[in-house]
Amino acid sequence: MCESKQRSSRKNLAMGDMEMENGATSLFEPSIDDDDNMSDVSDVDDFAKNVMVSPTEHQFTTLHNRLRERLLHGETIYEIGVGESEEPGLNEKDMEASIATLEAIATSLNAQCVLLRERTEVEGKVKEFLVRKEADQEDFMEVRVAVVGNVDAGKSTLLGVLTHGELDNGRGFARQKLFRHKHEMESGRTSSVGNDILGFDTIGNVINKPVHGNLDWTKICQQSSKVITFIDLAGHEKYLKTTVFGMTGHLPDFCMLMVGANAGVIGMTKEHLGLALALNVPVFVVITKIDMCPPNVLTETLKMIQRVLKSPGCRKMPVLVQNTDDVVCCANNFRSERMCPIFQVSNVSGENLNLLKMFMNLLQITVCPDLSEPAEFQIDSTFSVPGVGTVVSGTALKGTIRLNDTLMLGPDQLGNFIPVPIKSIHRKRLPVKEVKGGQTASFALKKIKKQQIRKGMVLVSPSLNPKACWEFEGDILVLHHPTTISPRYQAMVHVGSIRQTATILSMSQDHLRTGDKATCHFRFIKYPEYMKDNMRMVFREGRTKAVGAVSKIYPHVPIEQSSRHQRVKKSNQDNALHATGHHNEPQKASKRGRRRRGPAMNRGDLQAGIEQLETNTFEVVGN
Ligand SMILES: Nc1nc2c(ncn2[C@@H]2O[C@H](COP(=O)(O)OP(=O)(O)OP(=O)(O)O)[C@@H](O)[C@H]2O)c(=O)[nH]1
Repeated sequence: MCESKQRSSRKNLAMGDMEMENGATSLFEPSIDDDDNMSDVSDVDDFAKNVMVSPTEHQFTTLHNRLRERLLHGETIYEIGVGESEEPGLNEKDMEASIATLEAIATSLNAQCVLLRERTEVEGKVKEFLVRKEADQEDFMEVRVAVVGNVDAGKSTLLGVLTHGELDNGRGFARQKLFRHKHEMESGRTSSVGNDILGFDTIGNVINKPVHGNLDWTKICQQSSKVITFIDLAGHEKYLKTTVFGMTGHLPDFCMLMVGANAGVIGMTKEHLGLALALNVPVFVVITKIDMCPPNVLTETLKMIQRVLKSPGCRKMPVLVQNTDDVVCCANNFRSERMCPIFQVSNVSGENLNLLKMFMNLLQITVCPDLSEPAEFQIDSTFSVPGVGTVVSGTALKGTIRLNDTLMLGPDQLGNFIPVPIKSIHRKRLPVKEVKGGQTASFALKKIKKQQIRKGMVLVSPSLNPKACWEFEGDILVLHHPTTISPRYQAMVHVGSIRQTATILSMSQDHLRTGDKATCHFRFIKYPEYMKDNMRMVFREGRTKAVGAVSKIYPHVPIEQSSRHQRVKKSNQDNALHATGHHNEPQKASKRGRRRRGPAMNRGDLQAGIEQLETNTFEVVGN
């Protein structure tokens, strides 16, 4: 075969094989800059299965570059003993030499290799390794897993068992360590969004070691290369609002849907599954209580889960995880989002918990935010810490935020943003100097009162010149509504950590029923928010549910920023717009009161213009 042909066939093959049969990636996968590399390495067969047996200097460099690229996000899994257009498998000696090469490359990249599984093929062995970078004391990979499922499915218990390393007694022993409120202790029900962490070192050992029943988060983070954050959510319907907030505002990478073996798919199980699907969060299922469930009931539960997962609404591919081979295969293919691994565990006997832990260790985040973009951080909680001041926690969506950076905090009730310096940064209680996109963190803020901040506010780079919005358009699908939805309908909008009631001003159809799709024009009722196009949204009220994405933002221009002349002019323009239902200014009851009393109307100046504007807004919205 001529050289160029060989090159292109190799490339095509490699591209096609990217998702290999068992899902693992290998060093033979083409790197992003393969086009550039091709010319350098065309003289050597660096796609052969035995290239790592005794690589030339050139091949070693190529392999090194490829591995470095794959370790950009901290870890990778790939196979040794597989090449292009060759029977897989290496003899023992070649395998040993290849492993030595891999280890040498990994060491030079400050990473370690762990054998995950091996299989015997016609020509010998094929082995799969986890290669993970050593994290320094202040850094670790972070994966967020939302834990959902019906009441009593065993969510808090499983987290207690995983994070504290002690089995449950079947009567609520393990969950006691996780409850945050007295009423939760008493009722045994989770009511808030909880966070628990499970740390793994470079070779996949669990780091968590409770001292007198307590975990030292700082130590765990310092010693871990990878930290799983569990977002423990409430199973009871009355806390659904909080659970939806946990799923949208805490940006989970994965969703662990828990089902009690003896109870089956009941209560909120389908609701939570639907939420995860609507938000595009890959789901895996954990069936608990297999120790106390008769085999025929367990079989029924499994059948029911598989039926739900395969249904047209879900279109998932259920896979029962029964051994470590299944774990590696599922972890590799989980990024496809179609596969749904199912674990069957007991928190009391500990059965199969090792498989679940191994799966957690191998979970890899799929979307890695661009760190070179201007920083954006969404706030999901606020605290007042004695001696520190106001602390906000949330998730960095993009960019990198460093200590002493000044970010814009907002929007406030009027849609304004104010500059705020970052006094200190904590990641899982560990003081750090920076936080990157995709990571959660807490910031201590200077000269800001807790009352000035609410969930849904953001901290963003000044270069973004952030704008709030009162109004936006969303493309939605109504999952359930008992009758019909018409303009003026109000419900709670969840977008990221934003949670506020909004009114539908207009929509692309006259009425919406269950199953209908439409583009709706929304308006928040209390204050403007910071939003971006394409953010996933949930729109719900009682049993009414709609899901979709933000498709258009109407930026709000704070009145203080305009000149007097511009303000009067704008109010006139907007008044005209109001006649067509398009408007974008704040509504305030107090102003309406003044308008009703009348004197301002006679001023005929700026204030009157603004009040006129706001009154009209109010009338159009129909509140
Ligand atoms: N026998 C047995 N009991 C379990 C198992 N897992 C949990 N339990 C028990 O089931 C009960 C409910 O467990 P929880 O962890 O509180 O359930 P939950 O899903 O967190 O419930 P909410 O917080 O209300 O949503 C507790 O009494 C646990 O001890 C298990 O694997 N086997």
